[in-house]
Amino acid sequence: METGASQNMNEPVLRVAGLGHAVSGRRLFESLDLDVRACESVAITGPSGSGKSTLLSCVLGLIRPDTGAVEVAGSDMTVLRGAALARHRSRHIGMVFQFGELLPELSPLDNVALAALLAGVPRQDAYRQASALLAELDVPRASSSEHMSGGERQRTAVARALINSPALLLADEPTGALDTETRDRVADLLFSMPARHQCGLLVVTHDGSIARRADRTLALVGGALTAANSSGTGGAR
Ligand SMILES: Nc1ncnc2c1ncn2[C@@H]1O[C@H](COP(=O)(O)OP(=O)(O)OP(=O)(O)O)[C@@H](O)[C@H]1O
Repeated sequence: METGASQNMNEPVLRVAGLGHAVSGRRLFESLDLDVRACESVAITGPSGSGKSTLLSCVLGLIRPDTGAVEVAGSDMTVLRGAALARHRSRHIGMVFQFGELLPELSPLDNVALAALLAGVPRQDAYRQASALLAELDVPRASSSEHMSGGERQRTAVARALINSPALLLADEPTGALDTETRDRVADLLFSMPARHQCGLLVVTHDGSIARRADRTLALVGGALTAANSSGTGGAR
């Protein structure tokens, strides 16, 4: 599998520069900067409504910010349009949501392979890669995803997010719906991914025990990111 992040390990896989954005007349971001490198994990915490999910939407290119640049794997998501934007997103970004958000009528294998098929991977390769990832992430075989446990769903969602070897893995409250034991297992897995798959990981979470696992923890307060832990490397870069 080609690894998107391996092209130049010194360049950030995500570079947000001078981001400014207002929603309903309220300024959410003011000259916000953030770099995430390959093999690095960054957690973002912050009060409810501070704009964490909106920031992820800007990174995904789903929201076009008022000002600033959002480079993912070298291309500015604020400049790309239409099919080119969708292609860049599907090739270079994997996303894990709070509840897994799988298609329940499909098997875990189909859910994961589908993401590769949609990115244009030939069927046999898509299923071979999906099967290998699900085995790596210890997801049991099942004919549908409907009755899987929360942890199994999230591990499947992580596999789906990784299937196209993204440069950048995003997760929005990935353990928010899990009990403590399952949360810890999913978090162990998620935070092992940057080293195992040479991607950058950006996690939004309210859970301090999850945030502390990241190489750097940043707080989004008043429209800017600041280092939120003593082991942080001093800000968003
Ligand atoms: N499409 C929209 N229209 C109007 N307001 C919006 C829209 N999207 C987000 N907002 C507002 O922007 C602010 C930031 O929302 P966002 O979901 O990014 O916050 P958050 O930090 O992720 O919050 P939480 O931790 O509660 O999930 C909130 O006040 C929200 O109501």
